[in-house]
Amino acid sequence: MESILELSGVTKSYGSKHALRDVSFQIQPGKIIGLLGSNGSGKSTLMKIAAGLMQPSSGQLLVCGEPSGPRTKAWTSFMPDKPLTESWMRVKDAIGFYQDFYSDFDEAKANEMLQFMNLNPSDKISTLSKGMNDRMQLTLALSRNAKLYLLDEPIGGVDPVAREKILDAIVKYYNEDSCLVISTHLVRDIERIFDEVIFIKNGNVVLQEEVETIRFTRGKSVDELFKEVFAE
Ligand SMILES: Nc1ncnc2c1ncn2[C@@H]1O[C@H](COP(=O)(O)OP(=O)(O)OP(=O)(O)O)[C@@H](O)[C@H]1O
Repeated sequence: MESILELSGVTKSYGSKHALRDVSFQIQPGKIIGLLGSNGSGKSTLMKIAAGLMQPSSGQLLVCGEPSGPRTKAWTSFMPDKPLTESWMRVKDAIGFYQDFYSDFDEAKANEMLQFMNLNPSDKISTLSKGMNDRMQLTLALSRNAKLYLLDEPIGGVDPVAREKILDAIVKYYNEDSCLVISTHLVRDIERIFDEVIFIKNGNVVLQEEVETIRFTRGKSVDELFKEVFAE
């Protein structure tokens, strides 16, 4: 089966600072992947490179077998850790903006998600709380029929009760032929939806494993393993 995302020897430096070191992995369709690491481990850098928004210093990136470029960007739906929408917009303007911009945008799915997320189309984005803004950005990202979804810290601002609802939305609305990568350090709250996890530490991938293997072979939760690997 062709990988949805393949990185080979990807390195990224900011001046003398190495944010990613020789990162290689492949991910297959139909999976929800947790990209897990502590603060400053390189998650956002990796997500931006996978989204085609930043060039690696060296190494190669393939999306559905093709090198990063306009076609692979069109297949990729990215939710960055900072909103892409403009503050003057209302929720409905943001939906219209995405609809104009992305040919794979599914308006019916967006309207269903807005209701599920309790978002009002006439609300101004600048008046939304951090958690409601996260719901808005997630609605925009998941309403595209993409091959690769990249969600950078999608529930950082969402309160613990609403988190469950958002996780249900992610599982319900993502397209199962695609692959979804979620970067986070909120491991315990999200691990139930992961099929596989990648641990990134100081810019190095230190583990890629099926969650079932972690639970049944190692006899641990992902959170327990994460705490062991990332103990300071
Ligand atoms: N524009 C930049 N210039 C210089 N250094 C940077 C820049 N962006 C990130 N870094 C450094 O690269 C490393 C990786 O940062 P990155 O933001 O990718 O980590 P992260 O895992 O997403 O962190 P967090 O969980 O805190 O958001 C960090 O040491 C960070 O300080």
